[in-house]
Amino acid sequence: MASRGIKPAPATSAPLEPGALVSAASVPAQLGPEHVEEPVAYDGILLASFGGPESQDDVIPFLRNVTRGRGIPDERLEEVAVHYRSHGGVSPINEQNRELKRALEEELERRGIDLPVFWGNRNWEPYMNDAVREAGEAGCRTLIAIATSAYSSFSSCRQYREDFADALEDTGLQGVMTIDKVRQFFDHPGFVRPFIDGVRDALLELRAEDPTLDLENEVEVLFTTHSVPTADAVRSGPDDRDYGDDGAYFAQHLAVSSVVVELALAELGAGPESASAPASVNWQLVFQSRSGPPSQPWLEPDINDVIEGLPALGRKAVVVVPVGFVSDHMEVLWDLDNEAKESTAEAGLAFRRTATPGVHRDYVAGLVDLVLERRDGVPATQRPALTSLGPWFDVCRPGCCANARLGFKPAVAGLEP
Ligand SMILES: CC1=C(CCC(=O)O)c2cc3nc(cc4[nH]c(cc5[nH]c(cc1n2)c(C)c5CCC(=O)O)c(CCC(=O)O)c4C)C(CCC(=O)O)=C3C
Ligand SMILES: [Fe+2]
Repeated sequence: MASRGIKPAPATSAPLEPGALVSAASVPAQLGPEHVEEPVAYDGILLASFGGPESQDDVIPFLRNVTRGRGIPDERLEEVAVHYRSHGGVSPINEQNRELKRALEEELERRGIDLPVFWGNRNWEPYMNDAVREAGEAGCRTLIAIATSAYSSFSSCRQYREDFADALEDTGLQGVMTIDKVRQFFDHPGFVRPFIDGVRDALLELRAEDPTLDLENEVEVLFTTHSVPTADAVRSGPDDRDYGDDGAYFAQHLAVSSVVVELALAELGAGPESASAPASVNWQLVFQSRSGPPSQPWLEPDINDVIEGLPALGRKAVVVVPVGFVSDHMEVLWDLDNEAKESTAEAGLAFRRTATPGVHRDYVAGLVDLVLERRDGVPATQRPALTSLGPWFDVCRPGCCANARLGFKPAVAGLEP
């Protein structure tokens, strides 16, 4: 596989070859017919998200909702409450989801597709139960869900499937309504495009700011995502497949990061400043927003620890790419624009944080494409995917996205273990 211009940092040992561009002509052997479900005549879209507080009074009740039964230490809750309090008690995530819902509705209308969108959250109003009840009252019986989370893990996949099962039970719609879920879209071109643009433009901007900056040797591109307990990370893929020692969650992020570097460099090389385009750039995958007790291992290294060590490697600038996040929610604003930026200033480095997908038109169009490929049962070979790990499964395979501590609750849209 071609990996021209890629120089992965030693800290990230790749258990697989990331970054392969998948075309219909080179579908990986692992892609069997089990990846794709039959066509379904959906009658509504369920936009599923995390939810966040909208006032100071909401902060603690919201955090109690998030951490119910999770053993998150009280000090951590106090610490996280401060992040929200400093923003007036308002998480940006709800407004971002209102915008995303509007953007989806506009894109559907533009294409002449008549599917209503219902929005529900796991941890705050509007709750999942309300959205599912509303869909039922509107006469919908077959929903396709889009969760605002691109990768495979308990928090970003299975927990939503459990939320849907709970909501069907709570609303009395079990057996009356079906909820399917679009595939994990970590390597869908619509999701990846904003990160490619971000890396390409950040390198150009750093160079414009300091023409003496050596992009090949003096810049570190840090792809960052939410840390999760390593016990969950290793169980993030299906039981019968091997995604390497750190599991599918890690492998997916590594593969996407690799392809972002590859395509950003290729675009620089083809652009107006191609003569001075770097042939390679230093990059690595890092983690943020760890919680849980210190005794419990979570994915590492932490972004701030990595930044601290960069001056000793001769780096003068950092490009932070929030590759694990779909929008600029609190964990991006606080942990990156605040904390990581401060670590960078302390280390005396220039700092750029690239954009999240948000309501980027390619991302929104991609989400609609994901709904349509399910509705129409598009074959795996015709589904866009930028890494050799995808296109991901329509229906979660046995064991997928397990929570090592909580075990399995009933869930929809998957084959049970
Ligand atoms: C993988 C992952 C994503 C997906 C990435 C994505 O798709 O975005 C995600 C998203 C989010 N996480 C969020 C907030 C929180 N997550 C917490 C806790 C935790 N997250 C975890 C993982 C993830 N979380 C885990 C393993 C925990 C430990 C407890 C548990 O197993 O649940 C806590 C409790 C306090 C703390 O421990 O920090 C809070 C407040 C918000 C809202 C931000 C806003 O309000 O703008 C969003 C979108
Ligand atoms: Fe979280």
